[in-house]
Amino acid sequence: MKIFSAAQIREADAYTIAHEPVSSAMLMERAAAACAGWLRARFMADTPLYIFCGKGNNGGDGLVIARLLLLRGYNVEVYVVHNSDKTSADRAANYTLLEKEHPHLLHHIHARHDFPTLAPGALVIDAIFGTGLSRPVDGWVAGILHSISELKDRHTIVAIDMPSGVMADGSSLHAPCVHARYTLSFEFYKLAFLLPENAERVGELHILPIGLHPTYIAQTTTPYHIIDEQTIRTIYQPRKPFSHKGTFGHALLIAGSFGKMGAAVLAAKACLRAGVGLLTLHVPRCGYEIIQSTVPAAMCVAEVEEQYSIHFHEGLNPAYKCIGVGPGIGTETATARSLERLLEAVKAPMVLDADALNIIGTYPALLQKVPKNSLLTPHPKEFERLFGATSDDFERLSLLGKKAVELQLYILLKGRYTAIACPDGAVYFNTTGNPGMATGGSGDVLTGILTSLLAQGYSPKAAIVFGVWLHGSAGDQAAARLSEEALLPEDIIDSLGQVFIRLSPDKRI
Ligand SMILES: NC(=O)C1=CN([C@@H]2O[C@H](COP(=O)(O)OP(=O)(O)OC[C@H]3O[C@@H](n4cnc5c(N)ncnc54)[C@H](OP(=O)(O)O)[C@@H]3O)[C@@H](O)[C@H]2O)[C@@H](O)CC1
Ligand SMILES: Nc1ncnc2c1ncn2[C@@H]1O[C@H](COP(=O)(O)OP(=O)(O)O)[C@@H](O)[C@H]1O
Ligand SMILES: [K+]
Repeated sequence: MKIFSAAQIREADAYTIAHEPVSSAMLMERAAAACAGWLRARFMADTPLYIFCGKGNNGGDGLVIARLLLLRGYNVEVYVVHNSDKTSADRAANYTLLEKEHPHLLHHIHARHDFPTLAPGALVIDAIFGTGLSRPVDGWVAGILHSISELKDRHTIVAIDMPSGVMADGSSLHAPCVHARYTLSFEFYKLAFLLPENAERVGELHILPIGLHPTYIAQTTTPYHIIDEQTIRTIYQPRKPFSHKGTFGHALLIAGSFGKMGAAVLAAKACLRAGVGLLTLHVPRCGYEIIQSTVPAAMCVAEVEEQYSIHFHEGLNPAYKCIGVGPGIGTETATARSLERLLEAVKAPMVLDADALNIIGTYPALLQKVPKNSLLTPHPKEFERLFGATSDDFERLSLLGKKAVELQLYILLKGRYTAIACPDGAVYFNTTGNPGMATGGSGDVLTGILTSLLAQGYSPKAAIVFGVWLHGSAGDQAAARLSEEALLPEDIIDSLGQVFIRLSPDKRI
């Protein structure tokens, strides 16, 4: 699914009007009808409803929502926020319509002191600004956005298309914005919704289809995409009946150290459950019995060194199709030296995570030695150690994309919506996963999955897109069974099977 900029959304709008028997007024009616339907399904008609409308088309949506809900007997008051002397034609037409039928329900805000006192338990609709916001809001209008946000603990705030004040394609980190409980957005995710800095403003996001033209959507390019299950179904390769363990590759995982062998166990189990043919683990001496007894399907190479692995660059088996390195290996100088030798020796794409990334953060020259098309999986702190601090999430996203292209690596940035930047400039956002996965060890599971998929012959792009989606989907399956609170990384691994079964319905028993 593509993520479009505000300018592209305007084009999609215009294209739909030009190529379908639909006027801009009808499109506004459709958008508002989708919102009114959503609201009617959740809120009773006697809920006191306050709709705040701006002077552009977002305000027009608000006016149409008011008209549609009044028809259904809702208890509506409309407040027009006079942010501008200008107005859009469709908004003006809908204002006239409402004024004719319900003049007593229309109120006007020209200054902050015009803000009303709300009835208890009210529902507040924010239709002041949408994708047309061109600059941060200031003056008394900023005060109105602030007054709405102040209501959020006592009232339900629903934003139409965007929480007012949030810009679709740029940072509004320090700008006044509405903090909504729900955002009902039309047709597309906006980039701003996917970045942590807007989490508290967007609240629970619902994307409502309004039938924008499929040809425009298909023809228009954008670097930003949402990973959807339809795409995953085109990537997933079911096993063929005559396949054998050699078909699914031999992976090497370099993981664990004294006190952190759990990271190696989690990565290894995930690698096996994601379908690898053969797995070898390279661990320090202290990990030998642990691996042999907890992951019997894996082979184990143990070092003479008791606590840390420092010789993993030596005697590499040419049969390894993919090497994953990092979970729990520590950042000892000798480990860092071995990592450098490993990066010099390996030519195929690898998976680098956790301490492997922290070592590279300390010795940045190592970045140039990482084999092209490798997968790097930092969380935000590791990302900062690798590439430096940024002042907002848009700047960090742009740095992520720039580094992926410059270094010809796949780099992801973990989070609620993990972003995957590719060497060709594309960026994919994953929407699966849940806060139950915010437990140490979930990242080790991801490393195991990615190493497994690369070893099985998935291309680096397919492996990282599929792997991140799979990891989050397994987390969602596990949370449905166990709750988010009780979810452990092991449960993500145990749920991988259910996700594979979902992808191959013919294999259901
Ligand atoms: N295809 C779709 O998805 C469909 C989209 N639709 C809807 O259209 C919306 C986009 O409408 P839009 O383009 O009229 O812009 P909108 O968000 O109302 O803002 C414009 C207003 O904001 C003002 N303004 C701007 N910056 C400001 C500031 N910093 N501080 C103060 N004022 C500022 C600007 O004033 P001006 O700059 O002109 O003085 C003007 O008054 C979209 O979000 C969706 O809700 C549906 O109706 C149909 C299908
Ligand atoms: N709130 C959340 N929503 C979705 N996914 C999450 C959430 N919190 C964590 N995750 C996922 O869990 C994983 C945590 O990885 P990481 O921080 O590296 O953990 P660790 O290094 O402790 O194993 C990431 O893949 C991340 O995307
Ligand atoms: K809005």
